[in-house]
Amino acid sequence: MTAPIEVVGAAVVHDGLVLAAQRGPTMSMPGSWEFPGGKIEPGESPQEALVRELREELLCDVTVGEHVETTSHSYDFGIIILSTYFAAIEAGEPQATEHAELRWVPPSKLHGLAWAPADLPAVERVSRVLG
Ligand SMILES: Nc1nc2c([nH]c(=O)n2[C@H]2C[C@H](O)[C@@H](COP(=O)(O)OP(=O)(O)OP(=O)(O)O)O2)c(=O)[nH]1
Repeated sequence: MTAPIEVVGAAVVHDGLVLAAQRGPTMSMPGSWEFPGGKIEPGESPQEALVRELREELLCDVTVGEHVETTSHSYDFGIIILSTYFAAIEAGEPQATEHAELRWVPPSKLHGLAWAPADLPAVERVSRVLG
């Protein structure tokens, strides 16, 4: 058994809309929508990992807010433990450097996207909290 992979994702909220990111063709699970983020590196807190990942993949700085959900999901490649946090943009405009598309979505419409399965509890909670 390989160890679970710890991943963080950010529900970035701006003007009442939530940022959803579609995984690109070179990523695993291409075409799935997710909260931008990635794997936590050794020694990092979830918040530090999120700030680093969003700087790398969206080229913007965020402030990490409240915890949304932590869930685990078993994929064919392993178990992901996904922790999601609300976040706000501090500087810069999100740019899709790795993702196929970035989309600002009203909370009530989030469920209409084809999310990565691990994200569904967080999507549900974000919609409920903001809706
Ligand atoms: N970032 C992110 N990954 C997610 C979410 N939901 C979900 O199942 N995942 C999965 C997809 C990947 O298998 C894994 C995250 O890996 P990643 O490829 O985004 O992370 P990374 O940038 O650190 O990876 P790497 O290519 O640098 O190794 O978690 C989500 O909402 N956000």
